Amino acid sequence: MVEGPAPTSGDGTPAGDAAGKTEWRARILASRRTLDDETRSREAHALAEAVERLGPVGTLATYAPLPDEPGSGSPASPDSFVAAATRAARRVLLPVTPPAGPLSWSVYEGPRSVREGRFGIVEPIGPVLPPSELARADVVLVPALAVDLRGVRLGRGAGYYDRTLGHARPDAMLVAVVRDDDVVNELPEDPYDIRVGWILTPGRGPVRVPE
Ligand SMILES: Nc1nc2c(c(=O)[nH]1)N(C=O)[C@@H](CNc1ccc(C(=O)N[C@@H](CCC(=O)O)C(=O)O)cc1)CN2
Ligand SMILES: Nc1ncnc2c1ncn2[C@@H]1O[C@H](COP(=O)(O)OP(=O)(O)OP(=O)(O)O)[C@@H](O)[C@H]1O
Repeated sequence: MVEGPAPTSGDGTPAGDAAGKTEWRARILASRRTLDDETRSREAHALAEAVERLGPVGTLATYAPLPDEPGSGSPASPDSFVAAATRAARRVLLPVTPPAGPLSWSVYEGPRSVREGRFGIVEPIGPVLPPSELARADVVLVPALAVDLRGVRLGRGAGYYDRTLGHARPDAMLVAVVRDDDVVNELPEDPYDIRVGWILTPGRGPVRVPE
């Protein structure tokens, strides 16, 4: 488990940075940079298998992993994270990243029907669907730098998913996807943070967050 920064009193914490989210991000990103290719690819493989086992479901919203995110690998590869999602669900949604605000969505139709969108993230070239499309998802795979045992997740700090997850159905399975090392005891939590109910790691597969 990655050690967090020393706890603070919580007094005078700047808005959007409850008790040092910035330090947490730097720590996790530094630890991910030390990973060798073999570990990265073994973990991506384990995650893809776990994603496939989440099915069968109707609609699954996932993300196309960036190089420093768990599950990264060529999206064209049949054992990639996104390809695994297509084996778990009849319909796969990928986010389309706007300049700000909640994420839009688009249906993934295969590795030939994608382009690089904002931040170099792979997104489908088909019609862009509004943020409310997330209400059709049975399962939502959410990228995270870390997640704690209560389901509080730490993202990259742009607030996209905090503004997005409110569109999910209350009964949808919200799953933070992280490395086993990125599951920590307690992260700082802001009032607008939306907790996930599940944590998916390469080592443990999907684990329900304790109530
Ligand atoms: N794979 C993936 N897709 C995703 C997300 C994500 O975290 N991972 N998002 C989750 O919200 C949304 C996009 N948000 C993002 C926010 C910041 C950065 C990023 O790379 N930030 C850089 C600084 C970038 C810059 O300004 O150029 C950084 O963190 O170092 C990437 C995606 C939607 N799609
Ligand atoms: N529902 C919301 N409405 C308006 N602003 C929000 C909302 N949620 C988050 N924000 C803003 O987004 C910024 C980033 O939030 P936070 O640090 O929690 O991001 P994150 O969860 O790490 O990132 P992400 O959600 O993109 O993965 C905060 O400064 C906050 O002001």
